[in-house]
Amino acid sequence: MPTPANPFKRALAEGRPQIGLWVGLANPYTAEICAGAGFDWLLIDGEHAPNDVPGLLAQLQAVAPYPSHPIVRPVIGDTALIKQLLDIGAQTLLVPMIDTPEQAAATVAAMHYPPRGVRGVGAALARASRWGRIGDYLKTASDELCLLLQIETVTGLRNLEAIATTDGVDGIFIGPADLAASLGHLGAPSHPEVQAEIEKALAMLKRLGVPSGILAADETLARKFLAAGATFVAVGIDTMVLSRALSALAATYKDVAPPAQTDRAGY
Ligand SMILES: O=C(O)C(=O)C[C@H](O)[C@@H](O)CO
Repeated sequence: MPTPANPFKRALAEGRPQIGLWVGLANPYTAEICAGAGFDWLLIDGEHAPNDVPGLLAQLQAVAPYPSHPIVRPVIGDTALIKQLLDIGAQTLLVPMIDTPEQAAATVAAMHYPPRGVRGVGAALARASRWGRIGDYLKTASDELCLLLQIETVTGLRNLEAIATTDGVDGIFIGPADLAASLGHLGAPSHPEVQAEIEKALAMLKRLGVPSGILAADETLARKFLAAGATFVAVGIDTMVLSRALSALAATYKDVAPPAQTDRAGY
């Protein structure tokens, strides 16, 4: 049995746009519903959604039969947590709040076994190696791992080139909501200053040849970011789709307020 291929990593390397969905309902049942929708990737969120490692495992197992590639986001780029996520079989990680090239290098090290990195060896216990059934997992795992880092603060923007060109970084995700907050525009990712910084960052990443990604639940913005060179773009969030649709349905029959118009550039 070979190490599973990572089609998402190949698509990034080949510059093929990848349309994704943020998955935050934190259960395998709705994760599988999302996996059948036709997105190229699903972001299974362990930062803001109430997910723990067993819950993330169940969602990875639920979406495994579908073409949508699961990307797991840890709450932080902790070496031990990254080890656990790779061992349960995540092949692509999106690590939030990266501000410096030193953080980027440490996160790369957490992804790989020695001598390249510091990932602890426990393949016999790991779904990733299919509990030892993938005989050469220790040798081949790295080739199919994909590391995406989030730039979402003023400091991160300042260090963008150094972070993006760190060996072992496969892509950069711009976090519009946290970037807006860091720029002093909390809750307003559509603010012109935030949008200008996002556009500058996407332009730099395009010039560097580093795949970029972002989240935009607004179609006009999502298409603008794709046109600006973003490769992996999340175009919605399962929790928001559900909450807004249910509120709108209730408002159709009951005298209740329709869903609030939130800023759909990010959250
Ligand atoms: O800062 C951001 O924007 C992100 O990192 C995405 C957020 O976590 C959130 O928008 C997902 O709901």
